[in-house]
Amino acid sequence: MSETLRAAEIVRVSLGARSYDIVVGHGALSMLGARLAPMLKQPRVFVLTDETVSNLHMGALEAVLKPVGIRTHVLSLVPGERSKSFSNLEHILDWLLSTGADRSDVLVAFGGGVIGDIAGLAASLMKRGMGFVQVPTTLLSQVDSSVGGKTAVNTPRGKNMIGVFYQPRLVIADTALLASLPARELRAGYAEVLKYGLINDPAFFDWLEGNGADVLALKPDAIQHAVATSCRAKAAIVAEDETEGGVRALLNLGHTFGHAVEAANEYRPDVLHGEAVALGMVLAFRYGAAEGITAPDVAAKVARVIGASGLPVELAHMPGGPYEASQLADLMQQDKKARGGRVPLILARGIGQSYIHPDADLASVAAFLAGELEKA
Ligand SMILES: NC(=O)c1ccc[n+]([C@@H]2O[C@H](COP(=O)([O-])OP(=O)(O)OC[C@H]3O[C@@H](n4cnc5c(N)ncnc54)[C@H](O)[C@@H]3O)[C@@H](O)[C@H]2O)c1
Ligand SMILES: O=C(O)C(=O)C[C@@H](O)[C@H](O)[C@H](O)COP(=O)(O)O
Ligand SMILES: [Zn+2]
Repeated sequence: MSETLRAAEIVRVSLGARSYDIVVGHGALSMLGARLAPMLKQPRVFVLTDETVSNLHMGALEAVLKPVGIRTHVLSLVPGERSKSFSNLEHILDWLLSTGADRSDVLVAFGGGVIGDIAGLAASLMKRGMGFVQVPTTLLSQVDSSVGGKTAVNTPRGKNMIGVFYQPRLVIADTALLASLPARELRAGYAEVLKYGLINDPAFFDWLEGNGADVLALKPDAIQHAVATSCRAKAAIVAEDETEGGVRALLNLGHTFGHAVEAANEYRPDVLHGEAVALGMVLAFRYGAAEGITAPDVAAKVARVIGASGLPVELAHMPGGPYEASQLADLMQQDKKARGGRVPLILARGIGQSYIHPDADLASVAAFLAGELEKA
């Protein structure tokens, strides 16, 4: 990894007293020590990571903290979605208590979205709130999960069902860390990048259609543009609606379908979150077409572009299947956006024209899913 910082971009998340910076750049990790030091009362941080990230990158993290005299206490979890559990939450809190962390300490999430989501929840609960900093190491976590303060653990009854909004004080997104990420994980993160184009930025979607291969090849200019543009898009929505009373629900495009698949598959690693979201976005556009909301050729184009990057676009071929339409529809009803038994779905009138459809008819969704499952 290059030690030099290459044209870092700072994206501000404007939330009044809880505002913070996202530092995006190749080598941005080198800025962590200087940014952390003023936050600390004692020269130490607590680091939650997973075993893979620890083996690959803990040396680099410690190397940037040592020169400014910051010591680390490290806890590594088993990698993967199943670690985002109640039992691990208890384990993390017990570790923080047993190592004497107090409210003035900072918990650094060093890993992907699994680590970031559970670390944020632990930080919010620890003595009713300790400091929290995100150092995301996957594409998905750099463009999405490290920003905006959604924290959670999963339960068998649904994805991210237990959590709070708790903002980090800083996000350092070092794109150099992505060099060690497996191609499948890069693609999964790329699904959430495509999401921003589909929500409200058709020019970005067009750019991704032409430059997606360069993003996935981690060409420096392309990856930086993709990460920074995604962070700016998310920061703007979060600043407008921190706790998902309205417009933030757009960030859930593809997720009501996708989360149902993840839960039905019991969070097994053969379906990654980004893969479920990729499929979910295609299903949202196709369902829109079935309901006369989305032009069929637009839905077909979305499936073609998503599929061209190697992401799944067919429920019938999804690992972990065969899925049942009624089970998926039941899981969709558990969605956190549901109010009084009504489930909003994020649908789209076109590329970059997503909107909150307030009251989806789950019987018609189940019939639509049954049709998707019958495809050869
Ligand atoms: N809070 C939010 O707003 C938000 C947004 C999107 C997704 N999420 C959540 O994020 C999670 C998915 O995040 P993810 O895709 O980052 O998964 P992840 O955290 O499981 O990481 C994916 C895999 O990549 C490995 N890895 C991480 N960094 C690496 C690196 N630099 N080099 C090599 N391997 C590396 C990990 O060990 C893991 O095996 C899901 O739980 C999802 O619900 C949350
Ligand atoms: O930040 C948000 O808001 C999002 O919806 C981002 C999603 O990509 C992310 O997967 C989020 O965790 C889903 O939220 P949930 O509330 O449906 O669990
Ligand atoms: Zn997501």
